[in-house]
Amino acid sequence: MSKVAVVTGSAGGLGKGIAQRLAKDGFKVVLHDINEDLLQSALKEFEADGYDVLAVAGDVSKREDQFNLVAKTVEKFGRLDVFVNNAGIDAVSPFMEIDERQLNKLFSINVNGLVFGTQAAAEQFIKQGSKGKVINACSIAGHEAYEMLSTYSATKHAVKAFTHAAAKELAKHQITVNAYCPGVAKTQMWDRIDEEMVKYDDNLQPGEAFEKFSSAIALGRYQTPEDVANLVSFLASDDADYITGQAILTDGGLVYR
Ligand SMILES: NC(=O)c1ccc[n+]([C@@H]2O[C@H](COP(=O)([O-])OP(=O)(O)OC[C@H]3O[C@@H](n4cnc5c(N)ncnc54)[C@H](O)[C@@H]3O)[C@@H](O)[C@H]2O)c1
Ligand SMILES: CC(=O)[C@H](C)O
Repeated sequence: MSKVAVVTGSAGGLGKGIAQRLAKDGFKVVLHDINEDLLQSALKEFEADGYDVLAVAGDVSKREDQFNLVAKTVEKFGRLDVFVNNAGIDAVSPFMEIDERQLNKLFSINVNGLVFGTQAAAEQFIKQGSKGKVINACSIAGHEAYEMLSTYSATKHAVKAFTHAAAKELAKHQITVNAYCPGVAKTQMWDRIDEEMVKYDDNLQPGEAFEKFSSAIALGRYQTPEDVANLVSFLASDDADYITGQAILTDGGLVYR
């Protein structure tokens, strides 16, 4: 029997790389994104590669969308085994310019979305009476806090806290909750961060904020979606059954904990 994995925010970036790897690992995969056009092209790609896949559009910050995502998954594939809370957004601004809108938007997607996704997945795991795995997108910014990325860093610290607390509460159901903490990957998220950081610093040319962050990586190169997917693949596997409540760094040597 094939296992079933949901990856939120998987029409592009790290989420797509994770979904591709889980499909290669033999999971039936549910793609999910708020961007419907991108989601449809990702779906076509996965189908062309011969994978058994479903696409569900939705907004992680809406609780009902997250429960609908799990319901659609079970309707199509009959079960759920792994839920990857990957979707997340960034914001760049000096601390003194953080406003209500930025705080509400980032927390509603990066934190509320992850809580609702975990609840929807856990409800299904308990109904099935099976073990289950929740895997959350944290970041180096969940271990450190970065200038110009205050709100983003705060949301990722909250991700780490919810990973710890949910792991403790859900362990009695054989549900594990862990997080992957990437470093610096060249996705659209970093394209946006670079563009914004450059606007705030006259000494930076386009691309230089990204270069500055990646130049500190001990292994000497920025991260690929495959690097991140390697860790998520392990966390989704039976080999990780005895690991829970961990926020594991995969950053090429940038933050040491
Ligand atoms: N790129 C990095 O260097 C990096 C580093 C550490 C952690 N992360 C984390 O990894 C995750 C993925 O990052 P990425 O770089 O691939 O980002 P990305 O912006 O490239 O892709 C994110 C995807 O999520 C989707 N999305 C955004 N809001 C959504 C919502 N409300 N509901 C559903 N889908 C939504 C987007 O449409 C997009 O397809 C994020 O949680 C991010 O914080 C990224
Ligand atoms: C985007 C991200 O989480 C780090 C700061 O690269």
